[in-house]
Amino acid sequence: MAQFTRVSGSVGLISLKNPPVNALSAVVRQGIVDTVQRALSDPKVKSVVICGQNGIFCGGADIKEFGTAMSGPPLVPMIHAIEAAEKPVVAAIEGLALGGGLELALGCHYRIAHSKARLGLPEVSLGLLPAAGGTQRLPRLIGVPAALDLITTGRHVTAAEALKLGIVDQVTDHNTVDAAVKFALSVREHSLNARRISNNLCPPPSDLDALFEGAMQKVRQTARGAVAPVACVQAVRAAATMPYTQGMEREKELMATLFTSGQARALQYCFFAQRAVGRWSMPSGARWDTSKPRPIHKAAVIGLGTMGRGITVALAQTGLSVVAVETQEKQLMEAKQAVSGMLKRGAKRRGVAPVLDLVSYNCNLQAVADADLVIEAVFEDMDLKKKVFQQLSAVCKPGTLLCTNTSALDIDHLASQTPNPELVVGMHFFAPAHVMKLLEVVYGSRSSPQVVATAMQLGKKMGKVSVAVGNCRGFVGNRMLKPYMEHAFFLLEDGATPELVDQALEEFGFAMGVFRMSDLSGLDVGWRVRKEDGLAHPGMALGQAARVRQGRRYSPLADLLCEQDRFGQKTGMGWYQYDKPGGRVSRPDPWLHSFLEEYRARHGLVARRIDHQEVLERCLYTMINEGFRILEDGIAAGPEDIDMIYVFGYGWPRHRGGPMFYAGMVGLERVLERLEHYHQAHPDVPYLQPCNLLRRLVASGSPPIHRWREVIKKVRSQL
Ligand SMILES: C[C@H](O)[C@H](C)C(=O)SCCNC(=O)CCNC(=O)[C@H](O)C(C)(C)COP(=O)([O-])OP(=O)([O-])OC[C@H]1O[C@@H](n2cnc3c(N)ncnc32)[C@H](O)[C@@H]1OP(=O)([O-])[O-]
Repeated sequence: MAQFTRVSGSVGLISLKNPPVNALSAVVRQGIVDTVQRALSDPKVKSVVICGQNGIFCGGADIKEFGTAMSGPPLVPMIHAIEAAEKPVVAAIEGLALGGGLELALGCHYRIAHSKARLGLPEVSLGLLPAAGGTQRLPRLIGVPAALDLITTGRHVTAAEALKLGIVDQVTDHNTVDAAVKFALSVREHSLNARRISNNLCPPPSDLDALFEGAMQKVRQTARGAVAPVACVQAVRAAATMPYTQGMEREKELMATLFTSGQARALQYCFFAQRAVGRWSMPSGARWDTSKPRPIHKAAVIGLGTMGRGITVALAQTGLSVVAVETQEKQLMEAKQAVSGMLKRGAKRRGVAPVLDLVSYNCNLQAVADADLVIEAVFEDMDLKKKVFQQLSAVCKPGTLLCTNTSALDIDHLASQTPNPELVVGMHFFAPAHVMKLLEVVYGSRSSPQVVATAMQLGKKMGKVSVAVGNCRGFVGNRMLKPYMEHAFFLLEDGATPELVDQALEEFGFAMGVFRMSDLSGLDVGWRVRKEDGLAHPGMALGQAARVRQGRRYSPLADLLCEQDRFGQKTGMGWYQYDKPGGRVSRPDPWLHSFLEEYRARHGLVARRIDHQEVLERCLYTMINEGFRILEDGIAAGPEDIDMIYVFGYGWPRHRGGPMFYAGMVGLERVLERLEHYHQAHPDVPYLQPCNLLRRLVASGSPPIHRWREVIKKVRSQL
C-alpha cells in the first residue's frame, strides 16, 4: 500500500509500504495512483515527496506476481501521471531503488538519495528488460553508453556513482525524507518542463552504429545464449533513434518477447531458489528456523594449498580473525605471501582497507586450540585427513566445530575419528574458494543441527550461496558430475570428438564444455579418484576387459591419456593441445583424433555420426537422473538445492534454471522416454536406468517443480 500525509505545511508525502522491499505489487500500485491523485488535487499541496518505509525506497515490480494474471493499475501510465504532474515530485531514495523502483524515481522530477543507497535496473538478471520506461528515460538522462552499461549488466551503482552519472540530483548522509522535503519546498515554484525526462532528446552518441554494434557484440559474447541482454540493447537503441512514444512501443514489444520466455521463467526460478536454499532442512526434521547457530569469533584453516589459501581469504574478509596453519615453514611463507596478495587485491576491488592483521600464520597445530571453528583443507587423502581430525580433537578446546573441505570423502568416517562427531560437518568450497559463490554444507549422520546452522550462517557471511546436503560419495555436485563425465567418454567411443561434445554444451550455455573443463582442472584429479575407487590401475586399460568395471560399461580413455602424462593445461596436452604447459588456449589435437580411431579399432567400436541433441540428452539427462536419485535418497531436500549447486558451482547456465528445472522445461515424460531409449541401447550403463522418483513424477502427471517435494515426501515415506 501507499500512505499519504501532508508535511511542512505544503508537501504531500507519499510513503510506500510493502515489506520487506516495498515491491510494486498491485495493491502498492493502486495506492500510488490514489495518493498521487490526492496530492495533486489537494490545493494545500505545492510539491510532493515519494519515499519508502523501513529504510528502502523500492525493490521494483513484485516478482511473485509475474507468474500470475496481472491485476491493478499498470506501471507505465502510473509513472506518466507523476511525470506530467504540475507540482514537483521528488523521490527520496533510501536503501534501494531497483528496477521498477528506479523507473518510478525516473518519472519523478528530482531524486535525492542517501549516501548508502544503491540504484540499478537489474531486470536483465531476471530475463527481462526495464519495461516501465527505464530503457527510454535512463539514456535520455545519463546518455546512451552509461545507460547501456547499467541496463545490459543489471549492476547496482552506489549513490556517489549515481550522482556522478546524473541519475540523482543530491546525496545526503542525513535523513533522506527530511532532505527531500526541504528540497521539495525549495523547488515548488520551479518550471518542470526540463525535468520531465521523456521530453528530452537522447544525447546523440558520436558514432551511433559503431556504439550499438559494439554493445551487441559484447552482450552476445558474454550472454552465452541468454536473450534478454540482446533485447536490452535493442530497446536502448530505440531511445537513441526514435521519439519517446515510439520508443516506449518498442520497449513494450521487446518485453513481450521476454516476459513469457523460458529463460525469464528459469531466471526468476533461480531468484527464488537462491533464497529458498537458505531455508534448509535435514531428514531428522531439523530446520533453519529451529536451529540456532553458534557464534564464531575465531576460525582456523589447516593446510594452505590452493583451497586453504582461498578459504583463509574468504574467512578474513568477513572480519573474523583466522589462524592459518601449514606444517612446512617454506610452504607457510609462500602461503602467507599469496594470502596477503589476495587480501590486498580484494580490498582494492571493494575500495576498503585490506585486513592483513586478521590472519596469523603458524606451523604448529597448537595455535588453533582456542578457535571456535576449524576448517581442514589438507590433501584429498582419507588417511591424512583422519590423522588431522584425531590431532584436532586432542588440541582444540571443548565444543570447537570441526569442518572438512573434502570434495567427496565420507564425513561420517572422518567424524568417527573424534570424540564428538556431532561437531563435525563438511564445508565443500569450490576453486578459487574466495571467488566461487557455492558452498556445499555436508551434514553427516551425527552432525548436530547447530553445526549445520553455524556453517550455513558462516557461508552467508562469506557471501556464499550455501546449500545443505547429506553425506554420500561426491555429495550432490560431484555425484551428478560422474554420469555426466562418463557419458562424455562413451560419446567419444561411439564416434564423437571432444570439440563436438564441448561445442554442444557451450551452445547450450556452459562457459566450458566437459573436455575443456577437464583439461583446466587436470585429468590427474579424476584419475586419482578412479584409482581410489579401484577403477583405474596400470594395464587395466588394455584388452577386452578394459571396458568393463564391476559388471558395468567403463571407458578407460581418460586413464590412457593420464598414463601418457596428458593431464591437460598443466602439461600442455590433454583432450586438446596447448602451446605450452600451463597454456590456456585449446586447439583440436590431431594426435588425439588418431588415438581415438586406433582405440575404437582396437575395441571393435564403429564410429557413427553423433549430433548435438544426442550429446545434450546423454550428458544432461543422466546427470538429471542422478539428481532424481539424490532427491529420492534425501541427500538434497528439494530440486532448488541441486539447481543452485549446479548454477553456482558447476557453470550450469543460469538462464536454463539448473538441471532439475531444465528437466521440467523439457518435460519429465520426454526425459524419461529418452533415458529408456538410451538404456535399451546401453543396458550395461546403470546410470541410464530411469530413477523411480522420475517415473513417479511422470505417473502423477509431471507436476510443476514447486510441487515435487510433495511427491518426494510420498516416495521417501514408502522406501
Ligand atoms: C517493470 C520493471 O521494469 C521490472 C519488470 C522489474 O521491476 S523486475 C524487478 C526488479 N527488481 C529486482 O530485480 C530486485 C530483486 N531483489 C533483489 O535483488 C534483492 O532481493 C534485494 C532487493 C537487493 C534485497 O536483497 P537482500 O539480500 O537484502 O534480501 P533478499 O533475501 O534478497 O530479499 C528479501 C525478501 O524480499 C523478496 N523480494 C526482494 N525483491 C523482490 C521483488 N522485486 N519482488 C518480490 N519479492 C522480492 C525476496 O524474495 C525475499 O523474500 P523471502 O525469501 O524472505 O521470502
